[in-house]
Amino acid sequence: MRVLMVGAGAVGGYFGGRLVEKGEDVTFLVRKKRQEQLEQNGLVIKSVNGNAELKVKTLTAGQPAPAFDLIILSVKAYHLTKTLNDLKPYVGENTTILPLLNGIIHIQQLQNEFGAEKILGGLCFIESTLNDKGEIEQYSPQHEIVYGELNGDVTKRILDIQALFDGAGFDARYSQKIRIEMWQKYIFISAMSGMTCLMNSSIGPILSAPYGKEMYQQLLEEIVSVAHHQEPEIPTTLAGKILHNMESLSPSMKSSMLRDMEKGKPVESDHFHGALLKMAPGDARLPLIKAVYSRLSIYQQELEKSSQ
Ligand SMILES: NC(=O)C1=CN([C@@H]2O[C@H](COP(=O)(O)OP(=O)(O)OC[C@H]3O[C@@H](n4cnc5c(N)ncnc54)[C@H](OP(=O)(O)O)[C@@H]3O)[C@@H](O)[C@H]2O)C=CC1
Ligand SMILES: CC(C)(CO)C(=O)C(=O)O
Repeated sequence: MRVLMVGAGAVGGYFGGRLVEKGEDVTFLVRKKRQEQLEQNGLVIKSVNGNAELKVKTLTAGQPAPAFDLIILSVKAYHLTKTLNDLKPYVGENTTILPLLNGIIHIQQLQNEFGAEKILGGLCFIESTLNDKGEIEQYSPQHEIVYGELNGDVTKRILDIQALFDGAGFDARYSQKIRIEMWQKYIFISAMSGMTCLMNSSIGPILSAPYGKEMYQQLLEEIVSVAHHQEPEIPTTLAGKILHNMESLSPSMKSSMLRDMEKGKPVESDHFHGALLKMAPGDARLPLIKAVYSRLSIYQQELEKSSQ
């Protein structure tokens, strides 16, 4: 199967790199600077699951190549619209597109752009980032991709992707409830990125701070109420379960959004918290989602001013 990994960052570089290690036919669609870095240094993974230095195939937008069988999307949401234009030449009649972005609203955007039949649901769990040398650093051992047809069918292409991921050195599974699992991940990450960015801290100190756990629970409850409004299968009791799971994670765990803030990079606040506020029922108050969104909007404005 010919695979195009779009983006060679923390997520795409990691999972794409593991597929290359397995010997799969993977090309990375990257921008010029990243292409030069990959040509000079290779794709470097520094990971609790094992390091790697790999020679990889790259393409930049506009370079000719036949359509790919599978395109895996791993760009940040704020780059998605531009990326979709770059992608068009590589999408053929039989191409399948698997997005690994956090959030939910990109699914509709992808379906509108390429046709609903081409789009799978997908998500990933990994705590990774790109360092200033362009190396991928992975901090905690979890590395999992979950994917599936949005209608729940187990089709031939799902089984082909299962074979592709099998033995690649990370966990992968298909889900017949991928839309619900995407919502669950969206709830988890909106709360975690919201709290870690608002408090400028990893999760341990937040959960043990005065009122920290209480605020975390309240934010989760607001997010779950919006999710339930959109997707009634999301149980209203989910907030407590997610908070309970948070307590079993490493206290040093940070969201990728906080790591991006620490590096002075843009954040996906419109895609996460802004989207939740737009999807909420008109009479919902949601003070904590609004606090998070305001904090992140101020950060974004400061970033834009400092780059002028
Ligand atoms: N990092 C993590 O721990 C996790 C992240 N996620 C989600 O995964 C998604 C990707 O995040 P992450 O990998 O961290 O992001 P990164 O910023 O590390 O990587 C994204 C990459 O996309 C590249 N890119 C942007 N536009 C284009 C384009 N037009 N063509 C080719 N490449 C492009 C960027 O390249 P350039 O170098 O040129 O800017 C960048 O290297 C996000 O939605 C995030 O929320 C999900 C789970 C965990
Ligand atoms: C919390 C984590 C690391 C889990 O995959 C994540 O999705 C993110 O920080 O973007």
